[in-house]
Amino acid sequence: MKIDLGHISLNVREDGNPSGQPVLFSNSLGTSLELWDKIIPRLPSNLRLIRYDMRGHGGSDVPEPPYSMGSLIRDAEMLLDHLHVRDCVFVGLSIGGMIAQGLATKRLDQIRALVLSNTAPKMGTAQLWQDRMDAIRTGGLESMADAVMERWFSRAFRATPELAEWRKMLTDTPQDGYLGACAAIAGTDFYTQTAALTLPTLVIAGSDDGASPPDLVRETHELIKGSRFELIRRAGHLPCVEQPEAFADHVSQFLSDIGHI
Ligand SMILES: O=C(O)CC1=CCC(=O)O1
Repeated sequence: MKIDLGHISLNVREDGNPSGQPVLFSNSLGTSLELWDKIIPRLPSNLRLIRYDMRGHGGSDVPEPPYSMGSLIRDAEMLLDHLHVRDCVFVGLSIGGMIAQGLATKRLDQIRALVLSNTAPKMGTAQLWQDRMDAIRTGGLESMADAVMERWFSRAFRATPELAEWRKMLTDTPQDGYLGACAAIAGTDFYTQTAALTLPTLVIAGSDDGASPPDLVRETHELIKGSRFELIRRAGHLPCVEQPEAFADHVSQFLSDIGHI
């Protein structure tokens, strides 16, 4: 369903119990809300499970790049206000996890707890993102798709037929949307804000992650007082795709421990 927030329309899907405890999912660069397809059916069905396509991705509007991290956070904030959601658990992967950190800093009334998967307060350098944007403007997303798959998935997963689906998800991403999100990551350093967070937080890393390696993700955990850390083995940047059982089990256990289910 497309929801018009005034400044932008976002593609949103809800599963589970509409009056249950809310959980919001935010996707990573070059993916869409289908990123969570294997997780949704593995979570308790009494939850209200809300997922959306980040601007420039999936079925959401594609404003002209560049995007700021502030605009991505505002999209999530306005979506939650539109849906009358407070006290949700925000599950964000990679850039989705940066949005989660930013929204928890800005609107604590909306966020009860965080699940930060394969993310950090700062990812890469401004130069790295500039180089990536330049390469895409020259050769398109197709030209770097194989390199991205190496960061997203373990060697074993890359040998399966399923890889083609995820590669297509990346290359189907609107180029402007991808470039816009790269610019948002390039300009983000939430180190100070994230270090001040005190809400319950589960941090998840993938053992074979080539985009946000386990040591970087562990630093995010060490930054957030009282947070929990889980390393999912035989998984790259998208453990919710490669090891959905383990991912959903960790999230369910966390939700249970904080009394959200
Ligand atoms: O490098 C990648 O493609 C993975 C990635 C970095 C930020 C994000 O959201 O995904």
